[in-house]
Amino acid sequence: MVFEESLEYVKELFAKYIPDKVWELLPKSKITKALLVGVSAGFLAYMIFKKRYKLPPGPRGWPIVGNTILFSEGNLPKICTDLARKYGPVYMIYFGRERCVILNNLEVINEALLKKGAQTSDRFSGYAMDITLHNSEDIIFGSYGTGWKLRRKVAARALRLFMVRGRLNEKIQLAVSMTVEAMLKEKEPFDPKPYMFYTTLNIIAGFCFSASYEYDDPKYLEFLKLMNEQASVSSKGIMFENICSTFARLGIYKTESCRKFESLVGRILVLIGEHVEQHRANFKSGEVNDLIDSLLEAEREIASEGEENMAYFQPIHISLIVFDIFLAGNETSRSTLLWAMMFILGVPNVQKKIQEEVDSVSGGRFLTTDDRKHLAYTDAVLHEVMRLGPVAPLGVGHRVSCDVTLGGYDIPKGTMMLTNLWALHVDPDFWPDVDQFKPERFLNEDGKMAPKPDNWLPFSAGRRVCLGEPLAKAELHLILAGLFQQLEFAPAPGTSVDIEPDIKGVALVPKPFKVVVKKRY
Ligand code: HEM
Repeated sequence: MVFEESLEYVKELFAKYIPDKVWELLPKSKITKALLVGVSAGFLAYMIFKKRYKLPPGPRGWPIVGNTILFSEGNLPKICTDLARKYGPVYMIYFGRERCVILNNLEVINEALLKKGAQTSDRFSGYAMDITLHNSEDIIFGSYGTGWKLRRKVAARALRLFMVRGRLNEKIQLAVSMTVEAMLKEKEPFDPKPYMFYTTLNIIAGFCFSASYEYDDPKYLEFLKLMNEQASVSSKGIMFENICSTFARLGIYKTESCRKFESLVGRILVLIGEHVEQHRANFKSGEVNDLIDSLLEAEREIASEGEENMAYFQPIHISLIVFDIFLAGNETSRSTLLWAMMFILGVPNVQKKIQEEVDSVSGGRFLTTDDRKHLAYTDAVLHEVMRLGPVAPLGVGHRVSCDVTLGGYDIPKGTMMLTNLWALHVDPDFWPDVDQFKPERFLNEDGKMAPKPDNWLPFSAGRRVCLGEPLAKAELHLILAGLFQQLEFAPAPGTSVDIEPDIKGVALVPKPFKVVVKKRY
């Protein structure tokens, strides 16, 4: 009786959609009838009432792998930019089952990062980061929430202190002097790449844990090896486990890249953990010499405020924050310096102009960050290097935390979001002579730095903007000014430096080149 009444009710509800004749076809058995009606009604209700998304267009994907093959080799930012020509500035692709929206012009990147930052600032972390970084509870890969906010605030405070209390100048001067000394020992043409890392390592290790290394120090050599291997793993493209983690989580299969990544990150964390323990053993409140001291001080403050925030700031988080700053601070800066070296030696007169400017300001003394405003040409060179030499051309993957519209399309909750910053930097409608290296484009008529062009966004923007932007700009500027103040660089005799980048895996890198140096005075 109850079933008959229910059936009548369902018939009435769907009368608009299902003609009477269809109901006559139902089997006689009550159980089969009930099952059939239940399942069909459920399906129909789903189809009628389900949320309809107006998803962005995009290339057709393959079953299981989606569009991953499209991105497995070649110049990733260029592939993304080419796709934007076909599908428009907002399009959707699939890495396996992972849905990803790619944003390709200033309007929509600003809409996402600035106007709708509250909805778009979560992170895409992935299996490899989750497994190595304590469920991605660091800053870079951390979910957008209370823990991330607290850790970012504490690290930002330490960075500010490092910059304003003058230690930055001291560390950069020391690092540049050590690099100059080591380079001058080279008797043959040499690859400048390891020296770029040597310089940034001595600054970032100085900031993180007050360490500095000689050029033949086994610790420096170990960090160099780890960083090179890490860069090589990252350049291989999208890690399988980050788009399909089932096999890895079940312990059935892991790719070579994933295993290598885990062991590299594990080793760097062990080295950092040793520094944290040494600092903890000698820590005196009020005596803050570096990032670890600053984090230990913050740990005490947070504990003294009560239990509320302590879960977000455990001892492991100290190591993870130091890991982030150490990795992001070295990898990005050393790569930018190598691009800079390539452009400065590959484009006529750039080195000469830097040296003339530096000589006119310094009079032979050590430069400091206060000199930056008087070294506008050098600053413009750095800006042009960062325009063309992409360190994070697609930013770092975000994830939208709730349904949001971008560029007029619906982006469902959970979608990964990439910002094609490189597309802004090579937009021919914005930059005249877009492919040419022209630092002057950043200067005004008086030869001073002009306001930042809207389409120049190497550090991204909004709530997840690069935490190290102020440090990176000041540090890289002073390193370049300091190196070219003291040394004359030239390509190895009989060679020239090719400024056409190389494609290594999916990363864009300078082609290998060798240099010779001599002391200027
Ligand atoms: C040339 C130098 C650098 C470039 C081009 C660069 C670029 C970027 C970009 C594009 C992001 C992602 C922003 C987003 O998600 O929208 C980022 C994040 C980050 N960067 Fe940098 N970076 C540089 C140097 C540094 C340095 C020197 C440090 C540290 C001292 C640093 C620390 C970080 C951190 C901690 C994040 C994560 C921020 C968050 O998720 O809240 N970066 N960087």
